[in-house]
Amino acid sequence: MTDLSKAQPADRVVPMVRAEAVHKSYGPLQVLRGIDLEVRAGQVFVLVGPSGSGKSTFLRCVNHLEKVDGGRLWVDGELVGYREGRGGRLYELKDREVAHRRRDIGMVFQHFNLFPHMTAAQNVMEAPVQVKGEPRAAARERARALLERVGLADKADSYPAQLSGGQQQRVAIARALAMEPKLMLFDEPTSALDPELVGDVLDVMRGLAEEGMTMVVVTHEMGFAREVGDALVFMDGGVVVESGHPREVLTDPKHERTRAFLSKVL
Ligand SMILES: Nc1ncnc2c1ncn2[C@@H]1O[C@H](COP(=O)(O)OP(=O)(O)OP(=O)(O)O)[C@@H](O)[C@H]1O
Repeated sequence: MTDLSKAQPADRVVPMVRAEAVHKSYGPLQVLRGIDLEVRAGQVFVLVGPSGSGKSTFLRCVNHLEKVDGGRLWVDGELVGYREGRGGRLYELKDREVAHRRRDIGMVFQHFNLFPHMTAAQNVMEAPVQVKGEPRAAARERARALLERVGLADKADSYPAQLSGGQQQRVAIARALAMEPKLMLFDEPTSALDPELVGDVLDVMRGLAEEGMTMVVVTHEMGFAREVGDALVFMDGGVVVESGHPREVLTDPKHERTRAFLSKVL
């Protein structure tokens, strides 16, 4: 029998991410307290908010690094977590399904997380070889093409320690792209970079957006949000306070909390 509680509304295109009243706690700390949002395919979806508002936690739930403990979360049309009513049974994907579904999601972290003992090309080809079983020669060729795409054709044989932060972050983006993801998640990808290195990383992200990649981006780069974003959500205290087109929210915020936050970052 069909379990209607798991069904998404059938009357429109399935969104890439759909959250309905998503909750997540770490012990007594309630971090997500009812997140509702929808990311459509091809959108650049920007998440902003003060430190501790739950932005990273939400990304980690979408990427199956954390499990939601209330509400319902769908990723690419699949229900990945929900609880049946208050205090009810928790539904979650099995570990094997999680591993499979994580292949379709690329994640770029603030601190790059490259393997230090591998060259740029080896970092990029690692997952296709190890996870997908791609032949090494083909993976190496693709890694070089991806490094060229992020402007690092001449750095394929360099180790992370020989690269600037901005270059390392572009390797990290190439590495995520190597798995041919349907969705890319960026968690403050430029926050750890010297200001003069931020532009190159944002240019790569802008290129991906132009190619139609679906992206959820946690960032404090409001210029990028305004110029490239299709939708923006302001989160505070584990809830969505305000959402809309970036130009609207950034120019004419409706809520006092949004105004207070933007006055600090704009
Ligand atoms: N694994 C964890 N265990 C316990 N508490 C956690 C864990 N991860 C995050 N937290 C806490 O959850 C809250 C929200 O963290 P989160 O990283 O999601 O916020 P954020 O909005 O991304 O903040 P920032 O901009 O500083 O990264 C914080 O109070 C944080 O200390």
